[in-house]
Amino acid sequence: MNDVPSLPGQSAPRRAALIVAAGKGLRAGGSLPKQYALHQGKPLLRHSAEAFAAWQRDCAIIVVIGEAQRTLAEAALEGLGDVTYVTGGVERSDSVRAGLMAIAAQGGCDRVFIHDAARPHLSAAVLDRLDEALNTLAGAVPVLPVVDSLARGNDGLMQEAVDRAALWRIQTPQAFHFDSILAAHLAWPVSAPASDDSQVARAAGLDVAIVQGDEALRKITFAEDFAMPAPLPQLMTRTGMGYDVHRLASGEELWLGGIRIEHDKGLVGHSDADVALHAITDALLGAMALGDIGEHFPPSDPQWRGADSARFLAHAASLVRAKGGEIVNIDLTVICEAPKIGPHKRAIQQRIAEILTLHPDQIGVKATTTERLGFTGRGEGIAAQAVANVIAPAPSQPTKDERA
Ligand SMILES: Nc1ccn([C@@H]2O[C@H](COP(=O)(O)OP(=O)(O)OP(=O)(O)O)[C@@H](O)[C@H]2O)c(=O)n1
Ligand SMILES: C[C@](O)(CO)[C@H](O)COP(=O)(O)O
Repeated sequence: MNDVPSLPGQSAPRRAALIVAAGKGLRAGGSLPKQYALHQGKPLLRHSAEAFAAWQRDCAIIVVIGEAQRTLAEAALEGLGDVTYVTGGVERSDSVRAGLMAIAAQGGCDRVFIHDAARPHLSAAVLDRLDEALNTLAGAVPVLPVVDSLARGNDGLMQEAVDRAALWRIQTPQAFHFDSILAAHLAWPVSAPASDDSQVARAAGLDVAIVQGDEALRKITFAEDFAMPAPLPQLMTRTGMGYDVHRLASGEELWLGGIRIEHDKGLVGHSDADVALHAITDALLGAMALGDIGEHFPPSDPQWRGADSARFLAHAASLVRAKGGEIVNIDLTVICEAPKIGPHKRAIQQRIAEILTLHPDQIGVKATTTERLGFTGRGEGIAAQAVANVIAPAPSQPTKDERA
């Protein structure tokens, strides 16, 4: 994001998230006010608080709650660090004003992001756009275009059409220079509830930028809105490569690709020295930037002496899957003069598929010699190389602190 660079000696703006969660949720119904009801496994309120905390580690979080809801709110946000709770009012604008005054009482801040707890899917991209707009204007709101025709209606009859070209659907968070929006809210007549804060800001003469909103940021208003699907994660294809070599020696068993092969020599290593499985393990770890096999299973650790390398490979696959990754395919090449790999290819393919719980068609097994050249050509060792392709969620955006 194109933040205005801080001048020497000038610190970054102090930001606060003001999440309003003091509504009754009457339209949604249910036994609890909707902000405490579970949505996709966690209380609705928690989604937004986590989004702010992930966006900016030092963003203060102020949550406006209803009377006697402190226990519910603390349970919903358990473990999220410092949260200031403030009691709200009858109308949303009363709750916002209470929150702003609490922030002022704590010494104020530079920028405040006023957000409905009822809008769970808040992305860093929307927050970045709002924050950037505040470099030039006192306020900014996320908006979406109107995509349907619009018309007035009366007594069950359609009246004149309304031009939608200049109309926008307004979402939250709504971002403001703190002092300006505090003054605007204090000047707004308490008896006239405002439907949102941009309205209050404009009444005070502030210019409010419109920035691109997000369909996923829809407000949960009715019970059926809880069924809104989670935004699909952004996926990326990731490729990893692995390479390994072990020495051949007499009197050792030969394990290759997870199967035991009859041969006059075997591979020497701390574990069962299965170069093929080691190369695939490294390819999977590499695809997810998870280091290499030696970091996960140090040769210095006696527990891996003679270990079945299938354990290493299964562990790497479980790490990939724990990060939401799906293994697409593996391509393995074994490089040796002897034994001949051809007769064992099918068994190796089946065994690797079994370890990775994949279909054998997802495992390519190839072999080559090096035309009697080099250490493999002289039969001193066996090498293996592997490529793994994984589809995984794109890493979350770095926080602003991390980018600075
Ligand atoms: N007095 C109020 C009213 C609303 N809100 C908050 O403002 C947001 C948007 O309001 P809305 O969706 O209308 O929520 P409710 O007022 O709870 O819903 P309803 O009108 O159905 O009762 C919600 O996060 C709600 O908790 C608030 O903090 N204080
Ligand atoms: C603040 C708001 O979410 C912006 O779209 C909206 O105005 C809230 O309206 P509600 O009537 O309180 O649901």
